[in-house]
Amino acid sequence: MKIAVVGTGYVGLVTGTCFAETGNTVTCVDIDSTKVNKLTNGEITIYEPGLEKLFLRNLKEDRLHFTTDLAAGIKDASIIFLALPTPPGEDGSADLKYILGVASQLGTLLKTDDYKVIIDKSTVPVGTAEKVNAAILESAKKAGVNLTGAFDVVSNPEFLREGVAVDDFMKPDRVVIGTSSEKAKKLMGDLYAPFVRQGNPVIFMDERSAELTKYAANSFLATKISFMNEVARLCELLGADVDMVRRGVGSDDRIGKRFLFPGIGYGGSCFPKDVQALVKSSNEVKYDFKILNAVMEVNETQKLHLFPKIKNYFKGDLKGKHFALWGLAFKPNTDDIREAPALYMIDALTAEGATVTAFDPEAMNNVKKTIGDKITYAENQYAALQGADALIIATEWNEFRTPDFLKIVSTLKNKTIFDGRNLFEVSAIRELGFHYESIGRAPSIIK
Ligand SMILES: NC(=O)c1ccc[n+]([C@@H]2O[C@H](COP(=O)([O-])OP(=O)(O)OC[C@H]3O[C@@H](n4cnc5c(N)ncnc54)[C@H](O)[C@@H]3O)[C@@H](O)[C@H]2O)c1
Ligand SMILES: O=c1ccn([C@@H]2O[C@H](COP(=O)(O)OP(=O)(O)O[C@H]3O[C@H](CO)[C@@H](O)[C@H](O)[C@H]3O)[C@@H](O)[C@H]2O)c(=O)[nH]1
Repeated sequence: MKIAVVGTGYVGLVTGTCFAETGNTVTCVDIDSTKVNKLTNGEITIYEPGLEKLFLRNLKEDRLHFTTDLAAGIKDASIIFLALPTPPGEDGSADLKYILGVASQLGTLLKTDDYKVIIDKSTVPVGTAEKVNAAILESAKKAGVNLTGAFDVVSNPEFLREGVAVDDFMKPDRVVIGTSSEKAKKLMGDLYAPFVRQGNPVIFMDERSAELTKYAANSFLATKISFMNEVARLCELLGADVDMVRRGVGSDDRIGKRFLFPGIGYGGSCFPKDVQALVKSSNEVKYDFKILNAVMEVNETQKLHLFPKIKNYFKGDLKGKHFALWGLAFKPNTDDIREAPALYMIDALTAEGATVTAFDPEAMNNVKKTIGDKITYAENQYAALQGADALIIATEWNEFRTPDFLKIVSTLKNKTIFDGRNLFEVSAIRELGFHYESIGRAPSIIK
């Protein structure tokens, strides 16, 4: 099949590459000409394990193309994915200006005798498929063309996680397709056939249900995390160990082991904005989604849960203190720093007069572009420790899990670690003589 993907950011690039990998011819369109030039010349624009190999192979085999020209990009395609940003607007609801802007452009480009399926791949509020449909018809009408029947708009939300995006896309737990058109249903079923394994279904439904499925899934996962973060806080107050509680609770199949890890809050480009957008959508229909308001409130405070512990340890005065920070990305295996808890930690520390030297295996360039010399950057995790009064861990990169503790001891000024991701066994690290504080684990509380 010939496919166009409009928006070549995270989701667009993974979507385009994976569809090319299954033998389709894909043209990715983006307004960012620097990005398009880089991609055309074989330079990948995001760090995502496993993606570069597929990207280069499909580029070389001429199945994957990039352009800034929307008209040229969609010309031969029977399927057009919209993988455009849906950032929070001023009031927190999803801003549809990118999606509806491109929809209006499509209205002037589609032809009455060349049926195409337009797919909302972006995370969009309930009713967006109808709005996209209306925007296309409206702009065509202005140009004197009646496009009724010449296209269908389908909701096909994306569930990939950054860091494991290729696997998530190639072997999805499920594919959700929202459409009331039989023609579109057939095309979408064929398109996804190579990706679904036995037992991992393509679930067809109406457009509105598909749109809500995406928000409900993200919000449920965020709820799990905020719930466990509250359990962790309670563990600290009651002298229990959240690692034990997590294992005990997660062994129940009805609950499941995954997404129960407490930490310094959820971040990234999806959970914070999507939970907020669902609350806004609920408010618009006068529904007060109480649980989600609490989920957001817990997450806001959790991002700085380590901070009072750090301040207490230094007797309330952080002025002139210097900290090593391991991890800047919002989670491991990505260079994405959108809503990264580490950035909130940096703000809190520097506001109190402390200085920070950070190391992250992939995300330092993105942080440099955002906050520049507000902090200093180290060449490796051990260099970051030089002259620091304590080490703070904000992201659970694998290389931080089994560090050379002797090197840490010989480089840090004090044997003090504040761990926002519970990387180390409490008893083992205390045996090494560290003052160690983490999230919700009793031995760090009961002295
Ligand atoms: N990042 C994820 O892990 C993830 C996972 C699932 C769903 N989503 C959803 O997918 C959507 C896209 O997310 P993303 O992270 O890929 O965004 P992104 O910001 O990484 O990429 C968006 C791209 O769209 C381009 N763009 C903007 N306006 C354009 C236009 N008029 N024409 C062509 N290109 C244009 C931008 O230049 C950018 O390259 C969002 O709705 C997001 O919520 C993201
Ligand atoms: O037990 C856990 C699991 C995750 N997190 C945090 O939650 C955030 C999000 O993690 P994750 O879901 O792995 O990353 P994303 O790439 O943001 O993926 C989420 O958001 C995407 C965009 O909508 C969806 O497609 C995915 O299904 C959904 O998992 C990160 O800050 C994690 O540190 C925790 O604190 N504890």
